[in-house]
Amino acid sequence: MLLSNRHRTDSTFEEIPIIDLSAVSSTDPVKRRELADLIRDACINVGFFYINNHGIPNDVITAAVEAGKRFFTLPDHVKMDLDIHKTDNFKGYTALLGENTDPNGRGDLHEGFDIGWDSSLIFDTSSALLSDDATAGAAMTGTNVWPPEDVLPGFKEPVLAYYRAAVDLGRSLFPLFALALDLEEDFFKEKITKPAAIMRLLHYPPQKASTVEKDGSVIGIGAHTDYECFTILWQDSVGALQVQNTAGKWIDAVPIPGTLVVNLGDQFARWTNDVFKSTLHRAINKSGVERYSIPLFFGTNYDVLLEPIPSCVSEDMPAKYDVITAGEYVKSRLEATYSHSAL
Ligand SMILES: O=C(O)CCC(=O)C(=O)O
Ligand SMILES: [Fe+2]
Repeated sequence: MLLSNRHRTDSTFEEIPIIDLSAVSSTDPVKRRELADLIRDACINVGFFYINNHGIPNDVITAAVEAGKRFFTLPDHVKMDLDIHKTDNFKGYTALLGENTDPNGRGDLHEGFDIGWDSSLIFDTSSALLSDDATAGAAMTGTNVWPPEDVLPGFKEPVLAYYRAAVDLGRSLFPLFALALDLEEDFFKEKITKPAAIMRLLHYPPQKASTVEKDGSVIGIGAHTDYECFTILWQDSVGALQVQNTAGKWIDAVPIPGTLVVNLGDQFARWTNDVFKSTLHRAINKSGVERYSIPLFFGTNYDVLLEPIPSCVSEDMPAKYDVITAGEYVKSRLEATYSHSAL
């Protein structure tokens, strides 16, 4: 029987499950299966879950967040020197309203700073990111841009330390996603040797609830699905993220201390013929204070074909999507998002 038919619940979700990730590195097959089962249910029914005991040390997170906050206080002209439109690989700064994630919106009320896999970085061999051959045919890889060290000292190191930790965490989730799909644990191994992994430092200024009610076309980030396999999101304690359930109701992804949020993106939806949900979400900061978050979008190698997995297609549920490479898919989505503010 199809995976989705075995595990889909009858009613839509009202809350987002919390999954304890303590067993992520366990070699005990029973524990791995149990964890994969929890992940599978969340992927099929919600598309979002919190993870706790994820293994990224608090001080690594805090240092990256503090670095991000300092970045956003830089004068506009310094930030605009790093404008994302000046690079051809989606790296650097996005100003307020520079992005329009929801095509029905008029621009997103956040500013951001994007980094990714940089061939000049020396990653140790335990990391997914090796230093050589990183740019082969991939629009999302290539050199990162950084603010000058004398303008913002001590910025790059903590940001990269969190990046590496989050990439390693993401890499450790793939075998569990494979198990969840009734595949061999190493199904994704060769497909994530040179992953697209863009990380964003995001800053959402507050906006008045009354303004949003009058005109919802400018919010923190417009309703969208993510483009890659999955996203690992750190969010502060302010709260703004909302997730749409299948009844169309927006459910708050309330910040839970010590957790990260994982949500699936379109690469997994395409691969699984929508058995794994790439769920619509948005952020509106009505708190009255500044909000910060850090998503890391984990995709596969550029050339991997997003072909439907056998357990997810049948005569009743034929393949919905044209087969396309993971890289081409993400690139086309990024181009559309940023064309809104092309120079
Ligand atoms: O900031 C958040 O909570 C969500 C960000 C997000 O959805 C994204 O960058 O794709
Ligand atoms: Fe998103």
